[in-house]
Amino acid sequence: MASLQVDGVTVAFGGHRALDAVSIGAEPGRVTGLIGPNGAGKSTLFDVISGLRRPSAGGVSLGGRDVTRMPPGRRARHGLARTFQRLELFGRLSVRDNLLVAAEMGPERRRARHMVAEIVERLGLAHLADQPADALSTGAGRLVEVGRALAVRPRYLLLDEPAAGQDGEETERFAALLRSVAEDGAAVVLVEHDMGLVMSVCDDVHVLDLGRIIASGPPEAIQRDQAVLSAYLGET
Ligand SMILES: Nc1ncnc2c1ncn2[C@@H]1O[C@H](COP(=O)(O)OP(=O)(O)OP(=O)(O)O)[C@@H](O)[C@H]1O
Repeated sequence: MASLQVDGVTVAFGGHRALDAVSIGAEPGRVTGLIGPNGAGKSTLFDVISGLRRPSAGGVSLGGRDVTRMPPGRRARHGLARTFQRLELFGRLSVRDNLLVAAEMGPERRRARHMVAEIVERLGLAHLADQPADALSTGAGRLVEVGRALAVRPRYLLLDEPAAGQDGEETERFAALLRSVAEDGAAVVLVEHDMGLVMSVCDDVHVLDLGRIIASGPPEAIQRDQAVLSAYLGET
């Protein structure tokens, strides 16, 4: 099966293990949540999956192919796309042109304009399409980031806190969008602090705490898991 697999990944910053023998999987057609308190290691794990950071042990494979030593650009050509916690948009370009730049780097560059029109519609961004990215609210900016990731037709989609800054209505629309991206066949991995969104949209959830996976399973089981509740108690 064309899944994303992380096996025994360890990353240390000096003497501090940000990730300690972490293993998780994400399957096509499913939304997989990756949650954990602040500093648990979620973004570091995304950096390892996307090739921005080399683990000191363990590996990553995409569709059965070991990509641990592959640079980020080549992973992208294997169908991996990612959004970042901070916005990475071209501020002076319009929403449409931000999407176009991404679409023209993807596998369907000849259909780029058509695809951008589809994404604008799908994300409910038609009324903002000609606005410069600088003028957007944080929530709308994050939606455009997701749109840019979708423009390369990803098989594996990593989303780092995509719903931060969205209002209730935007988050609801976003949940439906995530489901539809998974239904189109992508393996979606979602890092998110909005537990309502995580629990309603994810098929599977992995919980990181202090660099270790402390629980994996369906949302209903995760919400009742004692180790998970204890990890979050310190935070809230
Ligand atoms: N470049 C770095 N140098 C040193 N320590 C780092 C570096 N990046 C992350 N860390 C540390 O690694 C640990 C994991 O950080 P990471 O950002 O992956 O957590 P996170 O779960 O994404 O947190 P948050 O939810 O706050 O974004 C933290 O203790 C952090 O301070």
